[in-house]
Amino acid sequence: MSQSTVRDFSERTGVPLERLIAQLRDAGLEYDDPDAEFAEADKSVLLDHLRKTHGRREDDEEGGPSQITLKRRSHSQLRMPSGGGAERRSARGPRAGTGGRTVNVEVRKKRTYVKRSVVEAEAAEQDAQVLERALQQDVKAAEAAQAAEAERQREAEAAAEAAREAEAAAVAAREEGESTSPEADQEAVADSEEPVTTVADLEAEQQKTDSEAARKKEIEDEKERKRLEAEAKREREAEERAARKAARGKGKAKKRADSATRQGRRGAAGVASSAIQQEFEKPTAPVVRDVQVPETITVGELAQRMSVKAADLIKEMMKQGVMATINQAIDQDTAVLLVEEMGHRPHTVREDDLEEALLGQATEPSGTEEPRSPVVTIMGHVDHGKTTLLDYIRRAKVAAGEAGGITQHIGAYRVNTERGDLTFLDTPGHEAFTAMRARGAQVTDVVILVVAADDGVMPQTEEAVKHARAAGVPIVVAVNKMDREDADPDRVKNELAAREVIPEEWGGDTQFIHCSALAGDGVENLLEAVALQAELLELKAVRDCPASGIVVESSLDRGRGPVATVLVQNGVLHQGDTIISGSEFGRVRALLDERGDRVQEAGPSTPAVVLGLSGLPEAGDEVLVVEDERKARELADHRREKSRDKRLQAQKAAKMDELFTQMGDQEVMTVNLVVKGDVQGSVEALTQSLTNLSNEEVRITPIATGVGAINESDVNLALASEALLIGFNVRADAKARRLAQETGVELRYYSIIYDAIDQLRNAISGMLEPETQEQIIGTAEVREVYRSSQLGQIAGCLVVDGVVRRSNPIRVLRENVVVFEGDLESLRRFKDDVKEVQSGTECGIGVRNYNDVRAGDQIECYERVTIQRSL
Ligand SMILES: Nc1nc2c(ncn2[C@@H]2O[C@H](COP(=O)(O)OP(=O)(O)OP(=O)(O)O)[C@@H](O)[C@H]2O)c(=O)[nH]1
Repeated sequence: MSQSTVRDFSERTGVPLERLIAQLRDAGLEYDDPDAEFAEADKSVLLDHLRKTHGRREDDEEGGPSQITLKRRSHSQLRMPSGGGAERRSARGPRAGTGGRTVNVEVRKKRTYVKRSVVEAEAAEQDAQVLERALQQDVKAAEAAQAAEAERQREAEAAAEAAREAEAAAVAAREEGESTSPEADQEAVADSEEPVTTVADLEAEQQKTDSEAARKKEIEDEKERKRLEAEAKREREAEERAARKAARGKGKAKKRADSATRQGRRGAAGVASSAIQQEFEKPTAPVVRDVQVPETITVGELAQRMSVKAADLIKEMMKQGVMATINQAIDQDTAVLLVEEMGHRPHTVREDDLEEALLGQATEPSGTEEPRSPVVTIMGHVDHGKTTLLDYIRRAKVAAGEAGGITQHIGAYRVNTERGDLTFLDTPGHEAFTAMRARGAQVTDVVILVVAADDGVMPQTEEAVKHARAAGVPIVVAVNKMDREDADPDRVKNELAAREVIPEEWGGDTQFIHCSALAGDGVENLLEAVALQAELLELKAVRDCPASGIVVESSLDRGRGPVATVLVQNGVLHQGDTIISGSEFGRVRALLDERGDRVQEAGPSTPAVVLGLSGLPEAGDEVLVVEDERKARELADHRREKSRDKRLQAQKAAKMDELFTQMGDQEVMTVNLVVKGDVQGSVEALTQSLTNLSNEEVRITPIATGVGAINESDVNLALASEALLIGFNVRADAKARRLAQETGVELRYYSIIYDAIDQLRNAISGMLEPETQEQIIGTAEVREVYRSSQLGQIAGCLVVDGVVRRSNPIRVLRENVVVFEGDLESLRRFKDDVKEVQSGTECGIGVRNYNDVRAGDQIECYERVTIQRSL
């Protein structure tokens, strides 16, 4: 038997070192140093000790039962609906005995309680048993080794004896003389070979020892398996104890115990998994993770990043009052809160950083800055002369070609003046274009605020001031229509000054230029003022960098595909460049200037029409030239996904919002819309304006919007959602027209935005509940009160105001407080019943069911009128 230390023995048997040393101590052996040699004799001593204690413990256990099993039964009844209509009825309200079916339910529970001392002792017992077995084997092996050694010695002695005898015989033979034959020699040799045979025996002996070792290994493997089984059993019992304590035999705890039992039952097959379980150490401190939180993230993705179950995260969200599903996208703020709440460290990631990483190039321009020309937006109220002014400036007929004389979409034009180039964004005046105008102001350096001198400050003028202020853009006021007789520039100044747009001559910082867009008077001064204002701003752009800009407008052209008007802000955009805009990308197939002429490049502050994008970007989207088309595609995909997430998030929010509103008010009516238009901006503006008509009673919901002619699928969509189909500057194709006629879908065409708004407003007004108002038609003062046996109480009155009619309801007022409300019984004038009595006339009034009219009271006669409300 090989020499081993106490530690080796502990590792080999799997019995914890401390327990082994304790057992040794109990057996009267002192082994404080675990690396001391574990003598064979001591093993025998320990084995004897364990045998004794084992017997004693068994004796102890005989004292009483080690476990008790309790069984419990409970009975209950379940009432089931019988099905069909009866099922629905009974589901609404419990109605005893209405055709339901009763099911008896019996629940049987069985619990086994194990004596605590037994459980605890069992663990020590297990170890003792393992030790006992190991020691037995060691002692046996040591005995076997001793026996083998003795045998070997005996055989070696016998062989030596035989050799000695053979030697003696040979010597005797040689002494006997020549009669020695070769056979005898051989025999002698053969005899002398006997020790060789002994070596072979030794080899066999060696083989025997080897097989013994293999057997021993087998035994050890078996021992290891049993040890693991014992561990699993111990663990299972510990879990069962915990389960009993914590969950009182219910739910999850039971499941865990069950699964532990299963594991235990798995036996040999379960050994590996049990071993894995054993090796797992429960972390002593919570694991705090660094979690990257992008601008939007789905619940599932966030849970994954925190390494928690999605269900747990959803639970946490519910606690915070946020209801969400696993695929729902949540915003960054909510995600950060949740990450913190769950004990991790959130790190917000800017979308730009992600994009830069995806693109492999900076999205912000960097390089030497050069002066650039200003971008000017003309703003103002409807019909104050914006288009006429721009028209005059670029000497082209923009106003004439437009339906209704209103500019319908943002156009961008570059104008050469004596004071250098100016880029004009032509923003429309109607309030419908608020959103676009807000965007216009974002890319704008200077705002020309057109105010008609004969009309003064109007709602859209005020709005324009707000937008310019919000964007931090300086204003130059064009006091227009100065050629008109009723022009009153001072009124404009006063009204604007009241809105904190103070003229320079009054000590402010805003230039007011008098002009007439129609005649062209003062326009030069206006341009000069704009150029001056721009100079003060010291506008700069980087030229030597990948081009970037903003989409001003986009539309779908039948022949040319998606067309986008882009205002270049930095760098130089070339034909052939690969660009990305929003979730669209592509190669610039052609670049056109504002006159429709092809150009090769467009530098900072230059508007250009771009052909070649994969789809329609939205007005206000950024455009960026990228070096690698593959990366552009990847980024476009990423953005599409993000915008989908955002849309879903918005939809979810809207749905919830709608749900709550509907819960609060069942009377809400919904008008669904499908809006198609010629350009993206108009569709957006029209949809927004129409949606803004919603109120508490009528909700306007755009189901779908898009650019292009109305097709069959639009009609189908409108049909399915009972929507009104609106075509703005577009018409339905033949198939769609036929389908709309067949299905009765309401199809309306508009080319002027406010026509669409007015019509819808009227339609909604029709949907509003009419309002009932009361109007007082006459008042009579009670002078004296008489009693008549025939008519009861009669009040002698003078009609002081209006007219008192017999058929109308009345109120009796005493010191201006209503004391009675009802009808007239009689209205008399000189004993004649009359229908009405005019002001200034005396009359006798009998009030039905009221006998307490007093002198000095007032009788008020009124009528109820129903008024149709409008928006
Ligand atoms: N007398 C006079 N009329 C003008 C002047 N400027 C514009 N108008 C007239 O005012 C009307 C409206 O002018 P537009 O240029 O279409 O006004 P707008 O602000 O562009 O209007 P929207 O496109 O609807 O926002 C037109 O009939 C013009 O002829 C001006 O200086 N003097």
